[in-house]
Amino acid sequence: MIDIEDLVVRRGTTEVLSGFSARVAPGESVRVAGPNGSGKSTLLRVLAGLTAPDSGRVTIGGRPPADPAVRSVRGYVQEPPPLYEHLTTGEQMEFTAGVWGVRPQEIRERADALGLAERLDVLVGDLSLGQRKKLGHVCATAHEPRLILLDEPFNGLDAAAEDAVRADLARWRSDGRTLVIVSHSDASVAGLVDRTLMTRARTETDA
Ligand SMILES: Nc1ncnc2c1ncn2[C@@H]1O[C@H](COP(=O)(O)OP(=O)(O)OP(=O)(O)O)[C@@H](O)[C@H]1O
Repeated sequence: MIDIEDLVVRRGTTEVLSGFSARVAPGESVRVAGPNGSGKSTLLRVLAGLTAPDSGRVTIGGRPPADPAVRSVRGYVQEPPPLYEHLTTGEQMEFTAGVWGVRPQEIRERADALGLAERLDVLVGDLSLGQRKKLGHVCATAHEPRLILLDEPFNGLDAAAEDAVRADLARWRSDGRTLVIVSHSDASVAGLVDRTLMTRARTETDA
């Protein structure tokens, strides 16, 4: 599903990823771990088609990540979640449902499971950080894509919401979806991943 060969990404004068290579098979679930600043989120942005590699080869199902054909098969649970501040929570769900061609009710049901039922009329800009995280999670995965990229999916969630997100991940995994999960916490993803890909801290000798 995912092929990464000798990926190099520079940010300013820093080489954040220096020759990162990995393969993820269809239906595999992998954790991405590594020190702060070692390029985990950057790697997800490359897979999401939002950051272009400086060199190397990255494909998803044989296509470049930015290929429009990849969009419908990929979901990206971003940190922080990209949401429309000036919409209400319910309107944000309806907007997302329209984009992906799913019924708003399907998004609302998943949001209810995360404890957002009481927040439908509240502006997204007035949600707490944890509530925004929950809304971002359901909106980014509304189309139940074959490949789901998640950046710290449990950060800032209460225990009940963490359980609900874990249940989503377990369901997607048993459905044979491919998961790439950036997570600092080994315990949070226990039983949900097949293996861990490590990003590497840069040292002075890399400079
Ligand atoms: N747009 C940008 N401009 C300049 N530097 C950037 C940019 N985005 C990321 N970086 C730098 O790239 C490096 C890697 O960042 P990234 O967020 O990918 O790391 P990470 O492994 O996800 O970190 P963390 O564990 O802290 O979330 C950091 O040093 C960061 O400051």
